[in-house]
Amino acid sequence: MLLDVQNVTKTYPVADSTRPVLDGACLTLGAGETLALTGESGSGKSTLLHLVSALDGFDSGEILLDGMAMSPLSDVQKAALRRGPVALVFQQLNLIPSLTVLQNLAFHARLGGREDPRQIAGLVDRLGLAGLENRYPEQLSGGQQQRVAIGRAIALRPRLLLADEPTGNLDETTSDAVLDLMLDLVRGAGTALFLVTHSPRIAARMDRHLVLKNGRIT
Ligand SMILES: Nc1ncnc2c1ncn2[C@@H]1O[C@H](COP(=O)(O)OP(=O)(O)OP(=O)(O)O)[C@@H](O)[C@H]1O
Repeated sequence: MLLDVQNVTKTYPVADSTRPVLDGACLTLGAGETLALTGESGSGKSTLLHLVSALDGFDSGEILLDGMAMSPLSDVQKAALRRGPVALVFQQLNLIPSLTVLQNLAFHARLGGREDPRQIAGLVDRLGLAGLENRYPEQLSGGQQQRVAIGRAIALRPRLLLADEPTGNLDETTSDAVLDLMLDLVRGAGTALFLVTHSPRIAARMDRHLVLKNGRIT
């Protein structure tokens, strides 16, 4: 099992609410599998992705990645996780404005010591970014920026790609094209995909579809 979320509870420290956002959430994801998580706005989907990417801690339960428990990891180990086995694509793309397309694609992989210029050249082609390598993010369309963000994550050669509404700000046609590409890349690389979406259409494209409700996953 690549990812094993066991009975995870998470409450944010807010004065007027003690109801946990996650209240015994469980899910498993196998290597190379694709999974969609849907649920009402505010149900805790992004929270769960943040916990799985070790960007935030949980109150009880455990999250295992390849059998390794995440809660005992130090901050340094958690950061290393996000430069290696786990990669993220969020709606806020966080491309680096002062770096070109090519530099953005290589940046995280280089930090993680996993930069491979041949792989990056291949990604530029697969992502339809040929000819745009030396542009800066502000000189790209939304769909092109999204493809750079996906390429940057794939360049890490992660075992698990976490995506939070990765096509949320794109029109339907562009969104479909970007999703096709992402599925193609993860399936080709044997990478598992855990995708949060509001779109039943997108959820139906994944191997499995789970729903988060009242802090639990069904
Ligand atoms: N840092 C925080 N501090 C306090 N409360 C928070 C924090 N982050 C999220 N919440 C609350 O936790 C709940 C779950 O938020 P989350 O963003 O995980 O939901 P979501 O299902 O991803 O929603 P959406 O579909 O609207 O993006 C919401 O009620 C939100 O207000």
